[in-house]
Amino acid sequence: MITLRALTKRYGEKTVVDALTCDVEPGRVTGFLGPNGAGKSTTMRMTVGLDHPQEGEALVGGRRYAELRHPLREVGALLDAKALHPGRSAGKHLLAMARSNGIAPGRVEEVLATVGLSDVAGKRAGQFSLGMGQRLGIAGALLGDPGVLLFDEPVNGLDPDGVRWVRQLMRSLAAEGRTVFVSSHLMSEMQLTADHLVVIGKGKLLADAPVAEFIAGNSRTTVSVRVPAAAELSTLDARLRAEGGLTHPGEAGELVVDGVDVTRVGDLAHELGIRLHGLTERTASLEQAYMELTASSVEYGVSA
Ligand SMILES: Nc1ncnc2c1ncn2[C@@H]1O[C@H](COP(=O)(O)OP(=O)(O)OP(=O)(O)O)[C@@H](O)[C@H]1O
Repeated sequence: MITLRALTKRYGEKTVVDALTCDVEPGRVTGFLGPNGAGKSTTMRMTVGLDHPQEGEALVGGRRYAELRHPLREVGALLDAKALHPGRSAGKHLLAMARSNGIAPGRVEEVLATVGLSDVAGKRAGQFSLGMGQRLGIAGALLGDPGVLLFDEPVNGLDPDGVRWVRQLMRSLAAEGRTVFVSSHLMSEMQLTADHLVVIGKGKLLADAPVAEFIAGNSRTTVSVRVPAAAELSTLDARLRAEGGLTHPGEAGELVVDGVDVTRVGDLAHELGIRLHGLTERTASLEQAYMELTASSVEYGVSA
C-alpha cells in the first residue's frame, strides 16, 4: 500500500505537487494519469525517496522510504529506464543492485527470465534498444520481489507485443496481491490494464475512482439510432426532444441521442410504429472521460 498524505512539492514559486492525498491499494493496478507536467513523476520520485516534499508525506507500507530497512525488498520502481551504466552488462547491473541491497544473487537470473532478457544478460546496457532498456528497468524493479511497485511510463517505446507483455505483467503482479502504481499517457492501454485510477492536474487530485466509475462520472452514454425513412426519423427526433433528449445527426444518417436511455428510445420507436435499422448504446472511452476531466488542467496545451 502507498499512502500519500497532503504531499506537497514546490520548485521555487511553483507548486508541482499540491496537497496530494490518496491511498494506492494492494491487489489491483492503479493507473496514475495526468497531463504533461501534472506532477506524476515527482510524486513517484518522492515515494521512493529520490525527491523530498516540503510538506506532507509519502509512505510505503506505512513507513517513509528512508525508514525502510531493505528498500528494494519492499518497493521496486521503474522511473527512468535510461538511468543505466551504459558500459555495464544487464546481468552485472542487476548483480550490483542485488549485492548492495542484500538480495540473493540467484534472483538476477530469475528476473532476467521474467522480462525475457536471459539471452542478452552479457550484453552491455548501452547497446540495448529502448524496449530492452525498459525490460531491464522492470527487471530491476522486480529484483527484490517487493510488495509495492511503481512504473513510470513502462510501455514507452515498446512494440505492440511488448505493450501486451507489460499489461499482462502488471495484471499478474496485482493478482499476486501487490500494489501496482503505473503512469501512462496511453488511455486505451490504461483502460485495459488498470482497475483503479488516480488522476491529477497541476499537482492536485482530480479523481480517485475505479475505472468504470471514472468513465461513467466524467462522460455521457449516448444512444445511436438508425431510421431508414426520413419522415419517420423526424417524427422520432421530435418525440425524443419532447422527452427532454438532446439529439444531433451522427455518421451515416444516424441520429445521436443524449439524455434518453436505449430501452426508452426502442420503446418510443415501437409505440410510434417506426422501423429501426440500428439501435446502439455508445459508452464513452477512458480517453473521452479523461479529456473531459482534464481539459482545464492542461498546462502545455495549444489553445484553440
Ligand atoms: N528538478 C526540477 N526542478 C524544477 N522543476 C522541476 C523539476 N522536476 C520537475 N519539475 C517541474 O515539475 C512539474 C511536474 O513535473 P513531473 O515530471 O512530475 O510531471 P509529469 O506529470 O510526470 O509529466 P510528464 O507526463 O510530462 O512526464 C513540471 O512543471 C516540471 O517542469
